[in-house]
Amino acid sequence: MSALLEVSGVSKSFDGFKAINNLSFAIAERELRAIIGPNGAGKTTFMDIVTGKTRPDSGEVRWGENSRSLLRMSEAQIARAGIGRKFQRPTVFEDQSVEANLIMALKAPRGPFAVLRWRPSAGSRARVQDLAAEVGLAGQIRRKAGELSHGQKQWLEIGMLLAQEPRLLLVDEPAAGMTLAEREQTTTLLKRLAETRAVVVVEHDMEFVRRLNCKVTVLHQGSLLAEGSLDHVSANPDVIEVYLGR
Ligand SMILES: Nc1ncnc2c1ncn2[C@@H]1O[C@H](COP(=O)(O)OP(=O)(O)OP(=O)(O)O)[C@@H](O)[C@H]1O
Repeated sequence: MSALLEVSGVSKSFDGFKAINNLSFAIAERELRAIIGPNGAGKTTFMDIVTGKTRPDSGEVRWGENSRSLLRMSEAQIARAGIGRKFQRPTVFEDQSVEANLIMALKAPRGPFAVLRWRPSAGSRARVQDLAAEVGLAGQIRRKAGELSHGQKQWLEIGMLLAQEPRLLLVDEPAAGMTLAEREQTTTLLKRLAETRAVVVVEHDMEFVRRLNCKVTVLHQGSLLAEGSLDHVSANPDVIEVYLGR
């Protein structure tokens, strides 16, 4: 199977410090992947490079069936090409309802006049209902986002990203700050989402990663240290030394 995202030989230094060091790996279509690694391993920098926020010094990042280089695209072009990113902290519009947040996130006409004239249609309201249901918020649609629990806000933001129909969703530390029940619901959600798109989850919480039950990539000092099932990488002496055993 050809890769959806292919990172080859990517390096990035900040003031001479190699945050990413000759990193290569690939994500397949509709794959669920966890990325783990100690603090400073380069996980955030990797996501910054894929989304166009940071430009690497060398290497290549290719996307889709035409192996298009993401390095020649702006952040907005990359987002439009189908890569959505969920940051660690939820950034929803707290004063607005769940429904209004989702309506704002829908793919709407983008020209300045088209945006001014655009009103949510019956079709887009139905789509909003579907999105709310998909992230477990069907019963909360009229509530203000600010009244939701931390976990519900995270799901709302995932719903807002889904409105853009991404082919790859990058999710940064979703478990942080969630209750156990919310973490369990989030693993179920991410697994389901990965049935129809690729989902890459950066996470420190090993119980959460175990429940994802997917291939794991371990980063260390900006390079790939190990890859495979969680049991496989957990048994790797290098991984135990730099990460799990500490
Ligand atoms: N803009 C920057 N300027 C200077 N150094 C940076 C910059 N961004 C990242 N770094 C450094 O690059 C290294 C990798 O950082 P990165 O944030 O990618 O790691 P991480 O794996 O996401 O860590 P954490 O688990 O703590 O979030 C760190 O040593 C960090 O200090």
